[in-house]
Amino acid sequence: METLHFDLVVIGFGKAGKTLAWTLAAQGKNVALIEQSNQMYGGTCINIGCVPTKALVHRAEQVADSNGAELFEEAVAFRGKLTEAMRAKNKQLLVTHETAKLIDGHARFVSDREVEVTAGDDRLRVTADYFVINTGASPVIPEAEGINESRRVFTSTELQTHTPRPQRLAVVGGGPIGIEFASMFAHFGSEVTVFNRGERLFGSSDPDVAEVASQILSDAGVKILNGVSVTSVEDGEDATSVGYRDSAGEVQRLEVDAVLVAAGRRPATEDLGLENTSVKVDDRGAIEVDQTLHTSVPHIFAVGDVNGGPQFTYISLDDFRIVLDQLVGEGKRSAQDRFAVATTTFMTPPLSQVGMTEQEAQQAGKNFRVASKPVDQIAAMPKAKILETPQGVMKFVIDTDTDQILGAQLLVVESVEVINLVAMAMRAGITATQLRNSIYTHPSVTEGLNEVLA
Ligand SMILES: Cc1cc2nc3c(=O)[nH]c(=O)nc-3n(C[C@H](O)[C@H](O)[C@H](O)COP(=O)(O)OP(=O)(O)OC[C@H]3O[C@@H](n4cnc5c(N)ncnc54)[C@H](O)[C@@H]3O)c2cc1C
Ligand SMILES: NC(=O)c1ccc[n+]([C@@H]2O[C@H](COP(=O)([O-])OP(=O)(O)OC[C@H]3O[C@@H](n4cnc5c(N)ncnc54)[C@H](O)[C@@H]3O)[C@@H](O)[C@H]2O)c1
Repeated sequence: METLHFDLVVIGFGKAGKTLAWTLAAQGKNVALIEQSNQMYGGTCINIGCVPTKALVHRAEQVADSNGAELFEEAVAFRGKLTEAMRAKNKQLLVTHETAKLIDGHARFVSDREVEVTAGDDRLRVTADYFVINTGASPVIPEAEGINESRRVFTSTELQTHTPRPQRLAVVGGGPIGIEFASMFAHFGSEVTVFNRGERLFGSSDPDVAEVASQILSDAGVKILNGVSVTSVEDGEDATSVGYRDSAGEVQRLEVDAVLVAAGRRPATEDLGLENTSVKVDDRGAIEVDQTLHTSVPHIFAVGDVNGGPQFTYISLDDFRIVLDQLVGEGKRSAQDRFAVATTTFMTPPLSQVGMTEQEAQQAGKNFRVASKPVDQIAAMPKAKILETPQGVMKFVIDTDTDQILGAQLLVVESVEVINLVAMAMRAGITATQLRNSIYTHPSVTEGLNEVLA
């Protein structure tokens, strides 16, 4: 069997790994990137995650009344073209470098120093000075009778290309994937029911913000069942019956055309051969890393979803920065120095959040004030009305001792952009008064800061 040696071998075409591979290749290092599927060049985000789903959300927001089913099919075609172009671009960004090699196949460690790559009957061994594991995560299928046998149970990957779109959709899980898909399919005209285990949705937001967000979902036609657990899934000829225990403990049933499983994603460490190495894996299947993303084997790093950190593309990108700094930089960056990392849940309008909630500020014993306003009452921000999305609320938690922003929950159109400004202000120590008194372009959603922070 042939054995090749590289300065660096990246396993998985994820955000951190690909960026590291082409950055180091541009510096003349011999780099190999191993990817098991040519439909995943560029990784989860561009093929089955952030990008294609946001393309669908965008199209869902254009739906007028009765044309949802038709527009869904067009949106799926649009999504397909977009991901195909991005896959090709990602491949090119790597192979354009003479010292970079893209290896198609499934990688398994045979020792701390050696990986075997399998593609059909072909086998190849690779050794490297450094390995970077960037294999991502895969959907968790919750335990429920019949769930693995059903023909109408889908993961987010499967449902985003499944046509025609389901008329009746059950969503199991109320996290970012569940909410995003529930909102999107409701806009495409599906009758959506969310099965949420928790007492309320949006558990990481304050109850007042969560209530507004839940109401917006309800107004879009999403039925929310809180405090329930799905116990069975049974296929009939034309529909599937979802059995669940309601909040009173009673077993109920609901007939649907499709079930989306959105109950979390588990780090992809199965079948990586880690049992042949000294790399430690925790009880959730995540690779254990330190703050500089070293595994328990010094020349092996783990980046992105597989290391058990927050599952976001921009965190994977930041993992890249840390490992690059370890390999060819000053070794100063670490996961510990991350501050004010924002998140967005892509419902319509999106809910973007950074820092502390009011509840968290209370628990931390801060002296603080709350500045909050429903979007339709923010007179100085006509943009939401122009975009015909006047729903939501903008809420800030401000330290009264320092005038620093402690946190923000922005449930407003275009909040995915504005939250980055707020997060930057928090990182740079810009005060609430400075943010309030800044000159912003008009009409923009950023202008909301002029009024809400008053
Ligand atoms: C539906 C959905 C929507 C999302 N939306 C957002 C969003 O809006 N914003 C956001 O920030 N995040 C979002 N995420 C999360 C985000 O996509 C991930 O956190 C991000 O892609 C991180 O990926 P990664 O770097 O860990 O690796 P990935 O991009 O997951 O790449 C891992 C790669 O490794 C390959 N691989 C696995 N095992 C092997 C092996 N043994 N050998 C060879 N190759 C292997 C896989 O095929 C895959 O291509 C979303 C996720 C999903 C599923
Ligand atoms: N906008 C974004 O940035 C974005 C979008 C999509 C996904 N992601 C990332 O992808 C990851 C996966 O997303 P997700 O929404 O699948 O996972 P999640 O872990 O965030 O949420 C899963 C939800 O399902 C619930 N759940 C689990 N088992 C259940 C069961 N048996 N019955 C009912 N509910 C159950 C959990 O309580 C939880 O609320 C997340 O960590 C997220 O960071 C990010």
